[in-house]
Amino acid sequence: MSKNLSIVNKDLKEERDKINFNVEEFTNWFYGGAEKVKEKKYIENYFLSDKDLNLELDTSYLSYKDKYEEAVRRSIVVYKKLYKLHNEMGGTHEDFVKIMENLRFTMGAINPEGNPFVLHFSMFALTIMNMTNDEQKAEWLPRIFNCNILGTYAQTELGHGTYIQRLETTATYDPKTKEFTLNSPTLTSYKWWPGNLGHTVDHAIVMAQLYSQGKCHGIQPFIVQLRDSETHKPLPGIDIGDIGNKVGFQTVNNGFLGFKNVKVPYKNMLMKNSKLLEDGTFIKPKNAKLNYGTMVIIRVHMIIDAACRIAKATTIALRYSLVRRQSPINPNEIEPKIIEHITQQNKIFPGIAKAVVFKCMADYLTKLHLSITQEGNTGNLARMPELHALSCCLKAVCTNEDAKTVEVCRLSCGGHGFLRSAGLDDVYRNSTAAQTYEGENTVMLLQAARFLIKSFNEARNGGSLTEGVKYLFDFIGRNGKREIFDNSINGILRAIQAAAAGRTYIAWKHIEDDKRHNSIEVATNLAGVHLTKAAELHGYVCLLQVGIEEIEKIIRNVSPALGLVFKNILELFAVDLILNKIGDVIQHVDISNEDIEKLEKQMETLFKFFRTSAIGVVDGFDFSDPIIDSTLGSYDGNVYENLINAARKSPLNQEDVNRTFHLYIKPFMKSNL
Ligand SMILES: CCCCC/C=C\C/C=C\C/C=C\C/C=C\C/C=C\CCCCC(=O)SCCNC(=O)CCNC(=O)[C@H](O)C(C)(C)COP(=O)(O)OP(=O)(O)OC[C@H]1O[C@@H](n2cnc3c(N)ncnc32)[C@H](O)[C@@H]1OP(=O)(O)O
Ligand SMILES: Cc1cc2nc3c(=O)[nH]c(=O)nc-3n(C[C@H](O)[C@H](O)[C@H](O)COP(=O)(O)OP(=O)(O)OC[C@H]3O[C@@H](n4cnc5c(N)ncnc54)[C@H](O)[C@@H]3O)c2cc1C
Repeated sequence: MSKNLSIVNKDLKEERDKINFNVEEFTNWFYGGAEKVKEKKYIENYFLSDKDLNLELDTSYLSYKDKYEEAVRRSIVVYKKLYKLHNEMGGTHEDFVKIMENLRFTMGAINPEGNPFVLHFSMFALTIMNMTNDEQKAEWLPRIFNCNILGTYAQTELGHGTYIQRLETTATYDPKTKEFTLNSPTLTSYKWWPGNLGHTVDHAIVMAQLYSQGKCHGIQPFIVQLRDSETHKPLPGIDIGDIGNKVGFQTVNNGFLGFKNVKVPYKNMLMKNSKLLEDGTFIKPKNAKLNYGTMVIIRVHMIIDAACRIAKATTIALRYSLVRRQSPINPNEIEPKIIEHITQQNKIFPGIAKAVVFKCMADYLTKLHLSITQEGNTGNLARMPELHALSCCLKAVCTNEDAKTVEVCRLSCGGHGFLRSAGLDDVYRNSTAAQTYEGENTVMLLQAARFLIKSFNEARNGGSLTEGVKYLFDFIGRNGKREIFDNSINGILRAIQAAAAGRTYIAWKHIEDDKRHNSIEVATNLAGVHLTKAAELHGYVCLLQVGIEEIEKIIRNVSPALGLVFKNILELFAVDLILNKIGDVIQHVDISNEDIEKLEKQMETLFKFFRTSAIGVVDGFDFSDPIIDSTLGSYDGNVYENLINAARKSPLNQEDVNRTFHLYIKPFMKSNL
């Protein structure tokens, strides 16, 4: 299924013949074992081979409305099959999650501009699973799993997305009728952005300010029916629609929503955390931020999404660079594969390393999330702020890197990279959307910086620190002296840690100085640029630290040949990182010009080694052709045939003379102006 049967381009074949490790072994690592790879291939094939999907149709040429309708049609084909497969597999919740996880990229191939049901199967279901009491679970979960109701997560408003404490939608409780009345008191209180809201779903989790006994108790989640179950008409008092064309996500059906005196029964406030007694007495949760839980889960999931988008983009860029020839390096020689230009290697190889390290981080963070959630279920919420800070930080750093890397991959494909058929535009649009949704990245970095500054104060006062920020002790212990650089992988980690701690110190000092004339909040705002830089560097520390730990474990468990590839990848990631952050490093580390030159040389040596492994690694990401969906990145490397075939499918090429010639062009040409 994953390889097509056409003859492979000879340059690409020659590259594959030189691979000196077992590609399948790498694939097994990337997907968590041979059994999981088998499952992934089975699920992919199960869905993509369905003729009813009509994947031959290139939806990019359709109108906005037709795109949406086709996306709904295809999704229903998929979800019907999903339930059939789920029953065949045994019907457990784990089976369901397994299919959903494998469907993630398959769904991208089926609906390249987004899935009009994604919020139902993610934020809506997860919120009901995690924020309800037992009675509510019993009432809603079966209807959600059976898709008898379809829902979304409606939090953001026209006026507020980041500062959710100031959302304006109100839910006012009346103990006499045991109902809430939902209202949108201003234009800016209209819900705006929720995915699938416009015309797809009939229910939503609505985040609204709870008013009871004359007091506001902050934002709380409510499950609200929006449309009639039979006619799908908006219910009385509901003003709802699609927000219109966007940079991407065209078929996600993001919507707007206003309420005018909409009645919601008492039992529809989600009551796992905060509680409202029937008489209207409000009972605070153990931690008010528990209501932000769904966002934390999705931020954790977004790291693997970033890794996979980078993996996909680098697969396209590398395969293309191994068949495209241009510009002789020695004037009298034949034109080389463009990958021979070292600048091309510099564009693509570090990206491949990032995909691998981000995957290590995603695995680490998923385990951490599970363990902190289990602690939370026993009432121990102590590590929630740590998880919040880490997920914010890595969501921001990984999606920023993702968008940058995907764009570099596009540029590395020259003019052809700008074609939609190259397959990089949807990846880029999804990457850049991820920089904004689930918390705008600057804001996410500032949340992480808050944790860093707290930890820095803790360290200065001799308190205890969580594992991931213990490097702040080293900085304080050096008492103003610089870290001495040594050119080993751990030396690079210490240098980045010193840069992160140093920048945290600068931000901290900035705040302390400004506090003398300003409030702490104003002082913190003035230090904002330093704070975001500190958080970003901290994100890189986490990535490198986890990368080192995980890759050392991997090396112990794989064949020596693959172990060498992993070692090479880790070093590539580390050296690329320190060279990119050299300005920050110089400020806090005793590093000489010779050290920097050595690092630059080391990068060239690493490229040389990686030159033969790179194709094996991207093949090992194991994106099948329908999922890659790229004229430049298909397994066979027949890029020129693919390009001309794709161009011939342009709607304009279905007739040799377009009617505009007779209507406008010819009269214009004959008019003599
Ligand atoms: C049918 C069956 C299905 C089964 C499903 C099974 C499987 C599916 C699984 C997974 C699906 C996976 C993937 C799906 C992928 C993608 C989904 C596709 C599209 C997604 C669409 C995107 C949706 C959205 O965008 S939703 C809207 C998101 N909005 C935001 O992110 C808003 C950002 N703002 C905030 O988060 C907050 O405002 C804030 C910035 C955190 C600030 O909050 P505030 O209350 O103002 O706090 P304040 O600044 O006063 O104080 C900070 C203080 O609070 C602590 N804090 C904050 N948050 C938390 C937290 N979450 N936990 C713990 N502590 C928290 C913080 O530490 C500070 O503490 P301190 O004061 O410094 O001590
Ligand atoms: C594709 C997409 C899908 C989405 N899906 C959903 C969904 O399903 N459900 C939902 O509820 N929402 C959804 N959203 C909304 C999304 O979560 C918000 O847009 C996001 O949280 C940013 O909020 P905002 O739009 O209010 O930006 P703003 O906060 O207005 O940001 C504007 C600028 O101000 C800066 N800024 C704001 N506050 C601060 C601060 N405290 N410090 C420093 N700078 C600051 C930001 O950095 C940014 O540069 C989606 C958005 C997109 C783009």
